[in-house]
Amino acid sequence: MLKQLYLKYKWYLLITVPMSVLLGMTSMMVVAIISDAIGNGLDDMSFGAGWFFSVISVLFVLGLITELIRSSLYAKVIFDIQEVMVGRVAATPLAQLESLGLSKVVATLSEDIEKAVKFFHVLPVLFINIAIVLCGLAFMAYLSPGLFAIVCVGIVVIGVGITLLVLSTKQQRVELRELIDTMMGNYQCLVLGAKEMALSQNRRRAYGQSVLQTLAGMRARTRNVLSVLALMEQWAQVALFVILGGIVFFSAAYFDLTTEVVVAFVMTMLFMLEPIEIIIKSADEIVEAQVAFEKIDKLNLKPALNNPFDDLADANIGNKFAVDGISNNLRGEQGLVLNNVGYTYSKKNDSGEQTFSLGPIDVEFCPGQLTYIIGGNGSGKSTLIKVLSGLYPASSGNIALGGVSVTRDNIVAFREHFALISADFYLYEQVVDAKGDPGDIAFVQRWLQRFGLAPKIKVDSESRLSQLDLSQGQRKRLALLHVLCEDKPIIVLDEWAADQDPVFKRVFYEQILPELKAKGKVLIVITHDDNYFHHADRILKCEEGKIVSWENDQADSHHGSNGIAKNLSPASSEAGQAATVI
Ligand SMILES: Nc1ncnc2c1ncn2[C@@H]1O[C@H](COP(=O)(O)OP(=O)(O)OP(=O)(O)O)[C@@H](O)[C@H]1O
Repeated sequence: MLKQLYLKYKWYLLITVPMSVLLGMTSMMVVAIISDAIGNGLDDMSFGAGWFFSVISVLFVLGLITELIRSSLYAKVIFDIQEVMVGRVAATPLAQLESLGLSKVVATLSEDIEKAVKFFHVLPVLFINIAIVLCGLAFMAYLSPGLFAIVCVGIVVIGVGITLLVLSTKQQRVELRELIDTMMGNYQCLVLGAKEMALSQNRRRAYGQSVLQTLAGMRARTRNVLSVLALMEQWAQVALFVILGGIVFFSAAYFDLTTEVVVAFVMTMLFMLEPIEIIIKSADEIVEAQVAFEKIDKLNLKPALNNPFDDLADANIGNKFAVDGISNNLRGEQGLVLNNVGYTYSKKNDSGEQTFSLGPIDVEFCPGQLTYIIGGNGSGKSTLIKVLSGLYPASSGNIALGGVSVTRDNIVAFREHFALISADFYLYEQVVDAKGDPGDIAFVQRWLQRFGLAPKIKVDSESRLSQLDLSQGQRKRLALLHVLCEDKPIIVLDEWAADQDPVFKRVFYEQILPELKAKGKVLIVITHDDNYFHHADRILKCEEGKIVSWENDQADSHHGSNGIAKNLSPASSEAGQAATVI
């Protein structure tokens, strides 16, 4: 990213180099004129006054131009870097984001970006002040090459000392940065775990201990870094005064210099004190920015696409799935086919083994078919639906839709065919239709009515819902409203009905799902509601990441021909429904 930003703004940075040299030279001219005027006697104060004020004016103009370039660069970079980072997070696969965790991503988006941007703010300042110091040294070389050589040695020693001290803080900064991630996790826990903590003082104490431990670690490292910086600043300052004292008290004895030359040396040295101090501070900020850039790199986010917020607009992404026409049903007879599909989480346990593997899975989902996926906790149901919908890229096998195989090039268009309500769904305020336009208000109101939410929630002219602070069951109804309005051909619901009351559960299984089925949707529903199993056309059971045969007394006579899934014919489904009603 640093390279990308550098290439984009290299002219801004490069122009500050000649500007810095000009500024440095002009500043030195001011010192030279003053020391010359003093050397020529203070009786005639008019000496060089014209020159002095002309040079000051040039200094003002140059300084202003440089500052304007610097602030303009900073204003551009600070927002560009955020755009790049948001684009990179958006381009990073879901599985990678999940394994990084929210706290790490948020810490990088807030903490690292701010520090990384400083690099571009500090770099021009560093150039300018290095230029001033170099011009000061050049002026010293002109005044007395011998004394200049000694001052140079002193400044090199100071420079090496500063560099070593500043670099010695890097490890502490890296550790501090890791603790910031932990602290972000603590903040997350503070808000999301507020209920549990309010009900348990033990939990609250344990949380407090963990926070205090993290803060103690942060405090210790911050103190160490600041101590080294204080040592560095003090040492540099004293070393500079030692050089200054050496010039004043010993130079005349060893170098046969006139008072004017010594005065000019001292003035130049005094003039260089502030730039040197700024260089020291910049070195500190550059190391901090380096740690931030390294942390950003460590997340290994994918490079942002050309159009980070519209993957389909990216020229590299083939559009074999005709996304424009997906609004209602899948074309042709072939549905969603999984052939020998497998997926393995990259996370490993303590003994170095993979935590969970799905597959191989062979199954087909057809338009107008209602499939239930059942299975115990941790059996792989949610993983399966993430793989079949393209959210996790299959590690092996082939997925095809309407006869077209899913590849890296067309996976974005493939995913557009799915509407999913997962266990940890995010509820958006605006309801949109198949084209991404605000949903039809009459449609939204009709469904709010049907979901029993009409009195509570209003819809504005842009189809925005007036409130989302609702019970979990009500929020899920709103999520379903989004899915219905989007009108995608494949609908995947992960234990949607688990939070619904018995009355609405019945509405869902006996009215809404059949309506969607009649519209020709591919319906994939994860459920544990065995009271409604007879409504399914087919039931797939997950066990340890595989689809296994499903046995149930109630429907033993309906075994699927492949022995894997049970296919319930419409007739048997109706019979089952009747039995449930009775
Ligand atoms: N983000 C993840 N990283 C690594 N492993 C994971 C991750 N999510 C799930 N797993 C592993 O995959 C297994 C299956 O999880 P999955 O969520 O698919 O189960 P499930 O059948 O949906 O369970 P439940 O009924 O409890 O929702 C888990 O036992 C876990 O070991």
